[in-house]
Amino acid sequence: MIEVENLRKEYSGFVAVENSTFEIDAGEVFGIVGPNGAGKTTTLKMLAGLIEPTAGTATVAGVQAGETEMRGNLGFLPEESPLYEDMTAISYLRFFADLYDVPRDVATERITETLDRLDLEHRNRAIGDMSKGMKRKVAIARALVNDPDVLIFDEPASGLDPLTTNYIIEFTRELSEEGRTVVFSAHNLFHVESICDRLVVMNRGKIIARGTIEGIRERHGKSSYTVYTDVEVPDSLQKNGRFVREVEDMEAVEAIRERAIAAGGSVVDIQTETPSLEDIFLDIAGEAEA
Ligand SMILES: Nc1ncnc2c1ncn2[C@@H]1O[C@H](COP(=O)(O)OP(=O)(O)OP(=O)(O)O)[C@@H](O)[C@H]1O
Repeated sequence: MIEVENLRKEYSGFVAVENSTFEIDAGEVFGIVGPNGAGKTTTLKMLAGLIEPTAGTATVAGVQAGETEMRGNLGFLPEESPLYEDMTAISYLRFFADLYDVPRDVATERITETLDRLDLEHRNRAIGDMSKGMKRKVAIARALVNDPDVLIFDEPASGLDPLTTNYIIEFTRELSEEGRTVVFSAHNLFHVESICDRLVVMNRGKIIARGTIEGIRERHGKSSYTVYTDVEVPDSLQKNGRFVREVEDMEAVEAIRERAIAAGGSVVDIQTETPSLEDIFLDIAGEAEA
């Protein structure tokens, strides 16, 4: 559905995105993850056709990013959405529906349904008087006024309270279950883990890891095992009357078990430690820096 090839963006000679290549399937939830300044927003804006790449291509459903034909089928949620503070949510969304030539009756139904699903209260209140979470919901509804197949969400839940965050993440999941393709950026890996099918990790403009969460875990986040024995085995440390050794795989655990038995003892406990996605992410970024 989305194809990105060798995408590059320079701002006055500063390379913000470099050599970026990935594909996103229809109906997929695809994450772009990375620390501040990694190039996430720049990538998303190129996908949405809002800025031109310096080199490379991005196509959405076979149409070059930025073409009018593609924009009609795309909803973009900017990281910070400037909303018209004096307008009510309803009038603001109607205004955007008009820009997309959505017939009035269709727009009214669509806007009401979306705001119901987002559980937005006080929809006739001026946007300027709304909370941050409510404003974010209005901005999300705006990205949906043209009923697009492709959604590009830049940090959809950034800076929101946990309840609103969960709400928005759940809603994003539902959008994909309806068959829409969702690309979103985040620096909070918890969100990514809970809804992304696949992701790329970016740092300083480059993709430094890619794949499914499980794949990334497998490649970069190996579990470690702490094995406790009641007899000394090679390289073990004595601790509280037991012997402790940390190893990286199950074969090594088995080797310790055999050594313990040969020494007339046994393995008395094994603790498995699985790194969090946050740990893995820090590791990958550290490796890339090195
Ligand atoms: N219009 C611009 N002119 C010059 N440099 C820019 C411009 N926009 C972004 N940059 C720079 O490009 C790099 C990537 O920025 P970008 O906003 O894409 O990162 P990001 O991963 O979205 O970061 P954040 O999480 O902070 O939003 C940063 O170093 C940023 O300062």
